Amino acid sequence: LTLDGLTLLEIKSALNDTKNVLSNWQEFDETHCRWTGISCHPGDDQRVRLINLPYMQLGGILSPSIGKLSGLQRLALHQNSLHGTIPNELTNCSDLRALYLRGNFFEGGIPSNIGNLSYLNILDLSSNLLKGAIPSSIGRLSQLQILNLTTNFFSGEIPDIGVLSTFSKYSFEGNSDLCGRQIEKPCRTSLGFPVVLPHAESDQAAVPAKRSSRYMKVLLIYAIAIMGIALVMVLSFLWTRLISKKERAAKRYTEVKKQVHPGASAKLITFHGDLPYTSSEIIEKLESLDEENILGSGGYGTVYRMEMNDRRLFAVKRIDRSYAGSDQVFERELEILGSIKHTNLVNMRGYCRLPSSRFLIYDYLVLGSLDDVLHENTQEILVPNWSDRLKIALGAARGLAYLHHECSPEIVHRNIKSSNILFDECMESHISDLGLAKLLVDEEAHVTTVVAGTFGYLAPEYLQSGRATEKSDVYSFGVLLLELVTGKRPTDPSFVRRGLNVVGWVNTLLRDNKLKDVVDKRCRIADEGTLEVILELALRCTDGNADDRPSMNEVLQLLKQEVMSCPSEFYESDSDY
Ligand SMILES: Nc1ncnc2c1ncn2[C@@H]1O[C@H](COP(=O)(O)OP(=O)(O)OP(=O)(O)O)[C@@H](O)[C@H]1O
Repeated sequence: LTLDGLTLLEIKSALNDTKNVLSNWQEFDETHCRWTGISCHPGDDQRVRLINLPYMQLGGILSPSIGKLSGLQRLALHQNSLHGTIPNELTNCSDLRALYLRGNFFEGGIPSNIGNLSYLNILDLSSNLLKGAIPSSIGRLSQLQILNLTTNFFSGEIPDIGVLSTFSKYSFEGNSDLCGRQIEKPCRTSLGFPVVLPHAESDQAAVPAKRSSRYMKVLLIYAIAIMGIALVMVLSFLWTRLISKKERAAKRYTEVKKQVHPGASAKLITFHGDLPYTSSEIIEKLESLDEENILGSGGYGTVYRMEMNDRRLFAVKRIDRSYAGSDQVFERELEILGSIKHTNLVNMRGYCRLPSSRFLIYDYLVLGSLDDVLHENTQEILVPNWSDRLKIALGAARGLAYLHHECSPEIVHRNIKSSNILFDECMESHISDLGLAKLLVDEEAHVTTVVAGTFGYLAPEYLQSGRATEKSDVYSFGVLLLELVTGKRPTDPSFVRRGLNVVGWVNTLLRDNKLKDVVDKRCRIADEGTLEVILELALRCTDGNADDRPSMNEVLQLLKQEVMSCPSEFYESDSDY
C-alpha cells in the first residue's frame, strides 16, 4: 500500500463501520483505489482524489490523519453519524474543492484556518451540532459558490467580509444566535439594542451627556413601540393562521367548481378555478378535437392538443379505459388528484364527462417528454448535456418525493418512466399521469394484470405480487437515472438480447471496471466523481431488496448535493437547499 492507502486505513480505524461497508478496505490489498467510496487521480501514484461515503451509517470520528491526503478534492461523508470535532488538520488538504459533512453530529467549531482551502467550491456543514463564531477566514475562500451552515448552533455576528458578504440568509438559517447583515438581523449591544441604528452617525457628533440621555429615551420609546407592533403582528398572524386553517379544511373541495352543461348530460369539474373559460367554450373545444390535434396515445387513451380562443394551450387526455366504480367515486378521486399542486408535477386543470367520452385537461408542456429528448432526438445539439441530465433527475425526484412524503395519504405513482417526464419551456421536469395507474385499473381483474406501469421500469416484487409501494416507485426512478446516464431505454435490444435488463447490464460493466462504457457517448461527463455518485445512487434505488432502497427524500437530498456540486448555469435556480 502507498502512503495514501495506509492513511485510509488510519481513517477507517477511527470510524465505527456498523454496516461493514468498508469491508474491502484491507491492508493486504495492493491498491486502495478500488475500495468502496474511493477514487484516485489518474496516473501511477495512486493519490486519493475522492472519498464518497454518504448515507453509510458510519459512526466514530473523522481522524486527523485526513490531513495527510494532500490530493483530496472531494470529501463527502454526509448523512452519517460521525461525532467529535472537525479536525484542524483537514485544512492541510489544500486541494479540497467540495466538503460535505452535512447531517452528522459534529461538535465544536469550524477550524479557524479553513480559509487556507483556497480552491473550496462547496462547504456544506449543515445539520450538525457545531457552535461558536463563524470564522472570518471563510471570507477568503474566493472560489466558494455554495455555503450551507444551516441548522447548527453558531452564534455571534456573521463576518461581512470577502465572499461571506455574498451569501444570503439561506446559508445560515436555523442558527438562532447568529446576527448580521446577511440574515437581516442586527446585532445587539449588551443592553439589548441594535448596534447600528438609524441616525447613529449624527449622534456621535452630539454633546455627549445630555444627548445620550435623550438618546436613551428615544431608544426606549422605539423599543417599546417596536415590541408593541411586534406583539400585534404576532397575534394577528396567529389569528389569520387559525382562521385560514379552518377555512382551508372546510374549503378543501369547495374550490372545485362543478358545472352541468345546460341541455346535455355533460359535467365539468375545474380544480382551484384553474380553467378561466365558460363551460360552453370548454365543451365546444373538447367536442371539436380531431385527429389533427393528436399528440400521441398511451395506455389510458389518446392525448390531444387543445387551443382556446385566447390561444392558450392545454393537453387533453381522452380516457379509453373503463373504470369499475361509479362516476361519483371516480370523480371524488379525481378531485383529490386535482388538488395536488407542485412545480414538478403536471398540473391537472379539469375533468369533463360528455355522453361520448371522458376527458382530463392538463397544462400543455411544450418541450415534450424525456423519452422524446433522449431517444427520438435526431439533432445532436438538442441532446441534454450532463448538467441538464442532473437537473432533469432533480426535478423528477422533487415531484416524486412530494407525492411520497408531502401528500397525505401518500401517493404511489406506479408508472414512473421517461415518457411520463415532460418538460416546460425552461426544460424543468414535470411528472405526468399521477394517480391514473391506480384509478384506471380494472378492479375485478386478476392480480397479474393489475400491474400498471411499463416493462423495464417495474420493480421485481411489484411484478410478482402486483402490490405497488413507494419503494417500487424508487426502483422505477433508479431505472430512469440509469436511462439518463446511459442514454439507453431500459429494454434496449443490445442487452435484452443477452438476457439482461439495464440494471443487470450496468452492474456487469461496473464489475468489469468499464465505467466509461456505461455512459451515453453523446454526453461529455465533466466530473467523474458526480458520475460515480449518481451510478451508485441508481444502483441503490434498483436494489433487488426493496427495504435496502433509499426513500425518495434521501434520493432528493443526494441529488441536490450533486447538482450543486456540478458547475453549471443552474446553480442560481436551485437555491432551496
Ligand atoms: N401535458 C402534456 N403536454 C404535452 N404533451 C403531452 C402531455 N401529456 C401527454 N403528452 C404527450 O402525449 C403523448 C401520449 O401520452 P400518454 O401519457 O398518454 O402516453 P405514454 O406516457 O406514452 O404512456 P402511458 O399511458 O403508459 O403513460 C406523449 O407523447 C406525451 O409526450
